[in-house]
Amino acid sequence: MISAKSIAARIETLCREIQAEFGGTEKLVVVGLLRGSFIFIADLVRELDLPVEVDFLEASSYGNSMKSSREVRILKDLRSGIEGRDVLVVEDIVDTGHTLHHVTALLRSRNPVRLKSIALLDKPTRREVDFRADWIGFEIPDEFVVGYGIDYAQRNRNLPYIGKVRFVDDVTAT
Ligand SMILES: O=P(O)(O)OC[C@H]1O[C@H](OP(=O)(O)OP(=O)(O)O)[C@H](O)[C@@H]1O
Ligand SMILES: Nc1nc2[nH]cnc2c(=O)[nH]1
Repeated sequence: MISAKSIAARIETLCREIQAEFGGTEKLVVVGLLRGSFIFIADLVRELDLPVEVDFLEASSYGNSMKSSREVRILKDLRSGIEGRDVLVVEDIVDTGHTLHHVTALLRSRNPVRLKSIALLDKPTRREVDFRADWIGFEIPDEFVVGYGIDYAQRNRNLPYIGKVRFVDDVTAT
């Protein structure tokens, strides 16, 4: 669906925009939501020409299922406090919106100075709660996708591109 080359080009553009927003910040806290964002955040911070601190939070609402439980559980919290800091939350995909809606509300309650969010992929037609990330890499149709960090039942995270799952006898990404 989206090639590795297109992803890299889009990240360059997004990073120029993020730099324009956060230029002058002492140290931006870039928060990756595990596990799906691990490749995106790695590419993003290497392209960002800003002082950054990297932290991770693990949230889960899907488990191994294809359906959101709508109940977002925090499985691993941040190492550092974010009060008085500039924070960028990095997510792989916004689908129903429950995950980022819940996580940004939680982080906002910790009183950061600025809290922004970025998602590589957005499926706006699937939204169940009103949420929009500040930056979006690509809007995609309602397809179940894998690759570039995103899994189906813990498989296919290591594909360098985004593929849609073809449901035949076996799980195969195209
Ligand atoms: O907008 P939503 O409907 O909430 O869906 C988006 C979330 O779903 C996936 O997480 P998952 O729970 O599968 O965990 P993972 O990141 O560890 O794969 C994905 O990585 C997002 O975090
Ligand atoms: N793997 C995967 N996880 C998701 N979580 C929410 N939407 C998706 C999707 O399209 N693919």
